[in-house]
Amino acid sequence: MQASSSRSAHLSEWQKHHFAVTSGTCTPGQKADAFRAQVLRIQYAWANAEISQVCAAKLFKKYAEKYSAVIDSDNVETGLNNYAEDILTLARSQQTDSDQWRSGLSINNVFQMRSVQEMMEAGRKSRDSLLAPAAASVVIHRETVVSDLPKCSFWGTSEESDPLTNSACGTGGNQDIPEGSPMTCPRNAQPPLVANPTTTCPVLAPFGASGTVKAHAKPLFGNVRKESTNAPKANTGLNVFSSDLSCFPSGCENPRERKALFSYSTTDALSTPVLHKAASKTEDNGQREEGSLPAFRTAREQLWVDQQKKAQQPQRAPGPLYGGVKKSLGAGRSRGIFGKFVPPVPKQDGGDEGGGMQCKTSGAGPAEPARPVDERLKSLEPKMIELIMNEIMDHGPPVHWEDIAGVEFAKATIKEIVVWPMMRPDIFTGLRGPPKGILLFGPPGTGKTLIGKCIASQSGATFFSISASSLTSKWVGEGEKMVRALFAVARCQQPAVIFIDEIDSLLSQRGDGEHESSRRIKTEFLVQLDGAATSSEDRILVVGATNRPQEIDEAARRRLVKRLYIPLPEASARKQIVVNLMSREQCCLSEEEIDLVVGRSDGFSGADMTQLCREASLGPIRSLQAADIATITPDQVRPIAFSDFENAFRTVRPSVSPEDLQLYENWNRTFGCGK
Ligand SMILES: Nc1ncnc2c1ncn2[C@@H]1O[C@H](COP(=O)(O)OP(=O)(O)OP(=O)(O)O)[C@@H](O)[C@H]1O
Ligand SMILES: [Mg+2]
Repeated sequence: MQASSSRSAHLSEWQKHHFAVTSGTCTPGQKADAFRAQVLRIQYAWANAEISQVCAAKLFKKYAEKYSAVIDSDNVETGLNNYAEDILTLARSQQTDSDQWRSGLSINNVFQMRSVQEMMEAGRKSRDSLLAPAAASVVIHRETVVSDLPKCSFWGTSEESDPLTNSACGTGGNQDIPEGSPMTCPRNAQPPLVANPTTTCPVLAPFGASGTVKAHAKPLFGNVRKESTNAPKANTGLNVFSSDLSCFPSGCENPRERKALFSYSTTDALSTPVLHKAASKTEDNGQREEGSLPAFRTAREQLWVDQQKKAQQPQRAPGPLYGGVKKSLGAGRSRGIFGKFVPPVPKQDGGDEGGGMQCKTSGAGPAEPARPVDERLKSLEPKMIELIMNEIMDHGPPVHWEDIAGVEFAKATIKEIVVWPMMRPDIFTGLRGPPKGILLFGPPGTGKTLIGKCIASQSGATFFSISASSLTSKWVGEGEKMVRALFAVARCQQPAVIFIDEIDSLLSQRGDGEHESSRRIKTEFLVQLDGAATSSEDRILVVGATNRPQEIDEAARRRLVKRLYIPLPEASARKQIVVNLMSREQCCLSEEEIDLVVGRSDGFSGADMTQLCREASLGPIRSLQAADIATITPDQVRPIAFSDFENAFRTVRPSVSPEDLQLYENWNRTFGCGK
């Protein structure tokens, strides 16, 4: 009986309003108010489990559209010409274009309306009668099926458990909303003030949620705020009414947009499973988790949210970290100045003592979080550090000592200076401490850079390879800072080897014509080299390579204490190069023929020998008919013969002149450290 009295209160209220609106006697303002009131009632009814979600969605859509049509229409007879710009305008119930019209409806006065009071009273009675005495907390049954239109399920249960479904909505449970009928399935009202957010009570699980929840209701549409913030709890008691704007998605700037939004938010949003979660996901203190809210967002809002999320995401993973350990600036293959960022801090969990790393492996996973920047690097520009860390020397096959033909003395010395001290720093102390600077000098193409690569592969130290010319030309005006940054990063990555190819262009003699910036770079370099040399803890080795040693400034020369001559390869070295290279090809050279080749190549550099072998290897191809090249298989190409070398000698000549050679010999005698 009480349920039916509640229903009748609803029905009479809805019908009265429907009549008032459709009677034609209402002003546009009254109509807008009436529709607005309907929207609020729908929310109220849904939130109190009086109507099913589908029913609520349908009704909400209908009345929201009607409301929009009235306030947006520019027909003075029927509309208010009130194109609301955004949700705030609606919330304030103000016109955008004109301040003439202001809705008299607010949450407060809706509840103060006598008819609403009656409904609430009826609902309270009905509710009291339906609640079992012990039902302070009940498990809500899962709604079986959310069927199409308006299924008037009550308490969110299946129809069998719905005490009113059959009587109110017909036995079928599904019933179309007749056009013009304001509310098909009114349910007994629940007074909003009864709700106590902290009291668990049986609630509607309109989306099929199962469980005990403490929040009575949630906004049907639109944004949801945390209850604790600005929600006028005292007025309403239900967060569904915490804001009278919650029923309207924001950002609707014209009726068409509104319609689209409403149609989305009512049909799709209501049926989305996300809402199911959100309906039951309420924190113990009655506040909703923001992340669980199914709030509607405009595209602009969504974009903003996405951007915020992106900004919070951890930065993209650095590339190989502390691994590979070969880093070059300019000398190696460039990977672009803004390539992978590798934080310049030593690995904390491995490696050796003192922050250095004896053998650094590519240990960092792609999702490794940013590491704290070393104190010593804080004064440096991050861009510079990034550059230094990212320009990694080529990942080509490692170079072994055996790959370098000849230069036995230089190799032995380098092993002594670089490799062993790295292996046994405890033995190489005091006077035995390794020098901090080495200069490899000699004619072009004799393997100086090759030795640098070999040090990189074999020493196990962090290897920075920088072309001096890139310091002076590539980073104009920045070279000085770059030198400072390079040494700072190397200090953080000890033991480290800084290989500076073409060091003459960095440390050339100071002269009148010298550019100011190169002078500053050189000065900075010398300062850094001094620092590395004087600090006994620093395990930084600078290896310079040049084919113009005579141009090196005397101050720099002094600091590069070990000056090793890399001469033209001797006969045995030349033979080794030929044998090495020919062993990878099909070749039919006899021992004698190889010796003949070696004999005839006196004065050739290692690079010249390589070029000679390349030329000779093309001999068998050149002997083919042009037509055969398209069809011949690799096995059918004849082996490289002595005649091919003879032909190659006609085009490949030594690149180093005897006069130049004499200069190197002289310089070596004067400044070199060889025997
Ligand atoms: N001692 C050597 N053993 C084997 N190959 C060598 C040797 N010297 C030079 N080469 C060959 O010559 C090529 C060029 O050598 P590299 O670049 O090391 O010369 P460089 O001394 O650095 O010359 P530059 O002074 O012009 O820079 C190497 O890639 C290698 O193929
Ligand atoms: Mg070189």
